[in-house]
Amino acid sequence: MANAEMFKCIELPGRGRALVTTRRVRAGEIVLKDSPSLLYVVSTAFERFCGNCLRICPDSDLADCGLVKFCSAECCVTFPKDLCSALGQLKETEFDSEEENQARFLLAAYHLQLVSPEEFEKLLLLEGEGKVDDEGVSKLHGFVENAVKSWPWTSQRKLSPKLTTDLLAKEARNGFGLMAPCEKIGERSVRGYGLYTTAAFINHECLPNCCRFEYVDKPGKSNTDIFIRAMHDILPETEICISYFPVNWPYDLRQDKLEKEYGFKCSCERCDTEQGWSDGEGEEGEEEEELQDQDESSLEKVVGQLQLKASSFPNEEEKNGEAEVEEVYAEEDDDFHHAMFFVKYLCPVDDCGGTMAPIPQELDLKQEKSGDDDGDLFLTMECNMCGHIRTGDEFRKDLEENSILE
Ligand SMILES: C[S@@+](CC[C@H](N)C(=O)[O-])C[C@H]1O[C@@H](n2cnc3c(N)ncnc32)[C@H](O)[C@@H]1O
Repeated sequence: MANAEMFKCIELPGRGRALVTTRRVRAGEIVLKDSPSLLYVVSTAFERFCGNCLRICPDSDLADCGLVKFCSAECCVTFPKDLCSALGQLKETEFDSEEENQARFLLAAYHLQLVSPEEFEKLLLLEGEGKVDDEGVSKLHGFVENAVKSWPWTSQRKLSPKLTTDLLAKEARNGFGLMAPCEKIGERSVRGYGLYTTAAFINHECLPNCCRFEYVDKPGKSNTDIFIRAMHDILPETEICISYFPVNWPYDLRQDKLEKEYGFKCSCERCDTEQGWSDGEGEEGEEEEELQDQDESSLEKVVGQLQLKASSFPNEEEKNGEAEVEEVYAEEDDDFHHAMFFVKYLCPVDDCGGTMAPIPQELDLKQEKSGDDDGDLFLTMECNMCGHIRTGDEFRKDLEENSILE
């Protein structure tokens, strides 16, 4: 864990454990750098990405088990042989891709118990508890039990249906999907999942103050570390939050995901505001795709409202910095505040849906030298999905062209 002094982990009513700042955090600061306790490549991607580090590996052969590929001799040597042979037994099953992913995760988790009991104990502290009578889980547990028979088990190691269900529940609530930033939006897909035992304490917000970056294809070690970066200045004693999905998802889709997968009903300020917009759509059982269709209309509504209000937005004196801008829209209603969030932090690249955060402080120093003194409104921003960089000057021009700044 990096920057541990920047936050503490506390229990918050109705939210469980949470990370809270212990000092003022500057826009773009890396609040947390976390390394995975375990990683696994997904069933749909194992032929393209390294089973050990998730980097692209176009030309190498599949390992003996036929279910993992490696990008380098080093990754091949590092990957545990007993895990590889257990994975090979997946070929004898008729699992669908989701079941196969769960099996890949379970094998990685039980293997962690063998090689690093302390890290495994940290996984057990994460939120999530499974139901033992789930039929799908007994099928998976049966497979795992058989696949790991030859591993060097001792009496201290646990392997049980209850542990299997708990592990699956913890993975569902806490796993982070890893995909490298990709310029071709359509080509971006999850390569694998990782469990990060500190980042797992970060709660969700629909208008978050931080977002997550990863650079899986970067050279060197630690390429699967994740970085939680502050999108704007954060005051001390403030909860650090990320969005568990793209911030432009509409109300119904967000509610559905949070309730079904994370077990809570979100009643944040943004949800309160947007609740009235859904016009009764999003009944239970509605397909995710239909819910996604509302995305455009909700966002258009927000940006439309922003343009309507632009006439009352900063005058000449007010456009000189973030503090003044915040003051102006504090007087406006919630819709306007939310609209401004999207203008500032939603990636402007078509169909990207990524979140923008200022590039970390050391890079921003360059900007200071270039004389940009408009607070964090005009910092250089990086998108966490496509990697798009938006300079302060580009943003200023956009605002002016859209009559948001005169
Ligand atoms: C990744 S964990 C976050 C840490 C968790 N609070 C804990 O105690 O371990 C995700 C879980 O945190 C809780 N959670 C996250 N965001 C929340 C929110 N905005 N309101 C209430 N509960 C939330 C939910 O129970 C969710 O399943």
